[in-house]
Amino acid sequence: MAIVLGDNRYGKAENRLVRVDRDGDEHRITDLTVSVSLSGDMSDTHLTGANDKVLATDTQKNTVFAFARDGIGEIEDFALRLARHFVSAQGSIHAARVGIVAHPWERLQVGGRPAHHSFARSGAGTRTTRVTCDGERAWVLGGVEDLTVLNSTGSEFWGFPRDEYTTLVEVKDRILATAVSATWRYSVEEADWANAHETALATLLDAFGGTHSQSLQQTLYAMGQAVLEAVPEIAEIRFALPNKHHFLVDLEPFGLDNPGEVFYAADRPYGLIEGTVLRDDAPPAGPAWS
Ligand SMILES: O=c1[nH]c(=O)c2[nH]c(=O)[nH]c2[nH]1
Repeated sequence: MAIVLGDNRYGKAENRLVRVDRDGDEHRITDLTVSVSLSGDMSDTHLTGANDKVLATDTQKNTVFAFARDGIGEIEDFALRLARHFVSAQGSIHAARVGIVAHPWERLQVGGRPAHHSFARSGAGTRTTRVTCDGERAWVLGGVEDLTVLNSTGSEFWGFPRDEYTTLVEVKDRILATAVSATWRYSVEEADWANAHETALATLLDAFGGTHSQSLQQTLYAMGQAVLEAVPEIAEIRFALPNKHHFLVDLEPFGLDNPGEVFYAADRPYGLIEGTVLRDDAPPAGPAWS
């Protein structure tokens, strides 16, 4: 029996980068968490302690900030620039993965007018990307995280099997709430990323609000189908949807009825609905997808 080194990668995770763009008095904030992960010919550092093939994670961090000096632009483009740089920085690096989470800031209203340089963190989900580059080609993922949405009606859940452990009551009207995590893969290396993201997000929200739902699974499929129909560059979309249960509170002990108005918002446990929707002619997924 021999013991060998398996898959490995390394990098600087969660570099917190903020850039201020100034147009006179008018400022714009880009607030990112950037994670770099490199892989390649890294046997020596694990097996012999020789570090001559290791681009230090500290250097990777510095590179992220240095690249931001010239402007960031769309996060997909920034990730592509960084990934292409890292994969050509050292012969020992064969693949570079750059993941970015964009934290949204909303311009404040001050004195009834949009402020020039005051912002509030906005709670409407975060845009994400992950780019992998092998030196020849790049694979681009987009997505959204923590996009909390709720329908206060238009949701049913019934017709499920009952066994000796089933207590859940069938309902024809319930609250449906979730925090959408969606990751999609583009089939292109170049696109109008801002427009693709905006369209995907708007379409997804439209499908969430517009689907009369028999289950969160059905809503998942409706959202995925709508995004694929709206954005031709997206080949496949993957969702993780926690079912944020809202239970009707029993007010009878207090001599009160509850005609579907007072709910307990439970935070755990929660149903976790996961699924992928794709084109049947989708090109093969790249290395960052699995
Ligand atoms: O939309 C739902 N899907 C389920 O699979 C499920 N299971 C459950 O208890 N409630 C729900 N709701």
